[in-house]
Amino acid sequence: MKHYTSINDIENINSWIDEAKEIKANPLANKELGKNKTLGLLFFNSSLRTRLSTQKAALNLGMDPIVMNVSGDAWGIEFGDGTIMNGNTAEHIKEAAAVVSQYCDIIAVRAFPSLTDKEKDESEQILNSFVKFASVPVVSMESATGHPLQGLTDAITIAENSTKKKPKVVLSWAPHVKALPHAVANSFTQAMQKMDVEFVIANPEGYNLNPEITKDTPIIHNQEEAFKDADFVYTKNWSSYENYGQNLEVDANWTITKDKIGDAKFMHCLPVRRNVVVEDAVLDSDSSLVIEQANNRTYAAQLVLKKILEDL
Ligand SMILES: NCCC[C@H](NC(=O)CCC(=O)O)C(=O)O
Ligand SMILES: NC(=O)OP(=O)(O)O
Repeated sequence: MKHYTSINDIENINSWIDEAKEIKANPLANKELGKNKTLGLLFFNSSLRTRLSTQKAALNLGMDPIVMNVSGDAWGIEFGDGTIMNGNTAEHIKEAAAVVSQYCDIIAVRAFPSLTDKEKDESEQILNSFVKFASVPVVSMESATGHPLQGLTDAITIAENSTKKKPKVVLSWAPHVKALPHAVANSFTQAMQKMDVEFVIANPEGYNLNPEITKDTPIIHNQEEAFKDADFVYTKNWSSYENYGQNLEVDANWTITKDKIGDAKFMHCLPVRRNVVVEDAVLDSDSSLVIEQANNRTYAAQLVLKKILEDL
């Protein structure tokens, strides 16, 4: 594999899940594969899990990770083509990506959307510019429209915790104080569409995700109806896609409670706002898989890095 920027880069999710389980059972088995190879992690936004689990994955493979917070610490990067750079940006992505490629064998990038300009966000300017101007493979650590390391993690976690051949999985919108990206929900949706699960999305009117992502996945505007017989309830807030980046008024209460989910397993990518997105009683119960998901981030990242290293 050259780059990992989307769930679409997974050619066979079931074989990837099997391989991730093998890595989890024996994480240091490929300690020689990444020897003398450098992974550069570039963060345009905050992170706890991705920052640490991706470094941990690199270390497990014998790689040397180096990390940079781009926003604030690096020179402001210009992405425009042909721009007269007489403003605040000091260097162009053409040089920046080429220079980082001199130091790194793989570059991982986190770059969230603006949530103000749909067309610009969907162009994935930052991630795609790295793909275009870097001379080494690029991994998304959450971009404007996707979080494929998280989606892969979630697929692994569901496979590990499923007691049925075809479990029912619900992706449910939940409230938040801020306007958040669609990336996690998009990648989770794409991952579930590749798996043998009964998958439905529950969200209020006005919060339908990009139809090019949801395709024929059923979208239900009644949370109670969607949760019926659910085995997994994956929760995430996202801002409106139709009224791009807006937080709309919502009639019903969409916070996840123990009463609502019953015996279903609870999943969330974290960080999560307690008692806004989900009540304490769920997060603090045995039904919550959130810490196991965070653990699996390491093995998902390790699988992706392994596949790239094997093809270097
Ligand atoms: N990487 C996991 C989620 C990242 C981001 N969440 C956030 O920005 C939460 C911020 C807050 O709760 O203030 C998102 O939704 O895409
Ligand atoms: N789930 C996740 O990506 O967490 P971070 O934003 O902390 O990396």
